[in-house]
Amino acid sequence: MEEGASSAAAAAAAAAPAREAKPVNIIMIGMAGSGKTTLMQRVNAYLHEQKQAPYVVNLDPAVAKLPFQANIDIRDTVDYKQVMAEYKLGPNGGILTSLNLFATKLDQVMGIVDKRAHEHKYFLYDTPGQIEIFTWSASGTIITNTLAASYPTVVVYVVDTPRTASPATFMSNMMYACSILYKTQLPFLVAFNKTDVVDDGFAREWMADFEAFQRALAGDEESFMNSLMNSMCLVLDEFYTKLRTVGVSAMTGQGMPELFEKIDGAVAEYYDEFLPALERQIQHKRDSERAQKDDQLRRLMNDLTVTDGKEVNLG
Ligand SMILES: Nc1nc2c(ncn2[C@@H]2O[C@H](COP(=O)(O)OP(=O)(O)OP(=O)(O)O)[C@@H](O)[C@H]2O)c(=O)[nH]1
Repeated sequence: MEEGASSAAAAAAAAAPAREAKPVNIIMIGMAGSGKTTLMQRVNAYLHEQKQAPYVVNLDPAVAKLPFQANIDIRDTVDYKQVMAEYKLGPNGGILTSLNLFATKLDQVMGIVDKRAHEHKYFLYDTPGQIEIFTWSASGTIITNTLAASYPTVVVYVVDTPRTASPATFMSNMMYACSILYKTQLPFLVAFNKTDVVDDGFAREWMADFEAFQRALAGDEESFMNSLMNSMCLVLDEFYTKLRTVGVSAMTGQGMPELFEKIDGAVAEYYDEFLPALERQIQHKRDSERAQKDDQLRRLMNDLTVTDGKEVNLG
């Protein structure tokens, strides 16, 4: 029995494509102005230099001008301004509806991704600056879940380092990062961007030592916000211990090799933790559906009283 199971597992492992053969999806998420698009451009250029041209997907319907050539561009499928006019929506409603319309064509996108999967090691996805539209919408969830079900997928959360140098904005940004991590459950990496302007050393220190963060807070005047943050930093301490971070500059290209080292670590987490958990979830769903069907069948059989093998009493 055991031998049979292990040979079946070995056969399954042999049939599954090797980890290295599968491309990696990198989804850039971040607050407006954090530098997602510039970082996409930098990563794109870096990968070209490494002779690993990525496949680039733009999921921001409202971006006016892209500094790189996108292989798939949401703007080719939906006209954001027309959507706003047609459905009488404001800018955010327009982006959300455009994303919803795009999600209805996701099977076609996945068809293209599958076709290109053997040609590119990395697939890069730029998302709208209105972060909540992507992270908390049904269409954003459908897109990330669909990508993650097929290929290793990593979320890169881009932070505007100079704008998070005050304890209050740092804490807000980290709480947002934490909520996205727990929402998507995907391997996650925080990229402290714009390190050409402000080094991310302060952030690393605050994450490693909450007393250092509390000392920084103590410099600010006493307020309800400060005491709230004092308690919150203890909560986030657990989140920081598991968090991958890297300092980068999309402007100068500083930190690109380190970014990809961390992405490799996140991909390993995808295979070692995310995928087995996903498979367990799928198995659990199948088991409970089967149990439900068996239960319904048992009830039906109980209701059908068969007498002497011929007559069926439905009463
Ligand atoms: N100094 C510096 N500026 C940067 C860096 N990355 C981006 N910027 C600047 O930050 C601004 C915003 O960059 P974008 O790439 O448009 O940011 P975004 O997150 O895509 O913005 P949205 O599309 O509005 O969400 C631009 O003026 C960029 O030139 C960086 O590493 N260093």
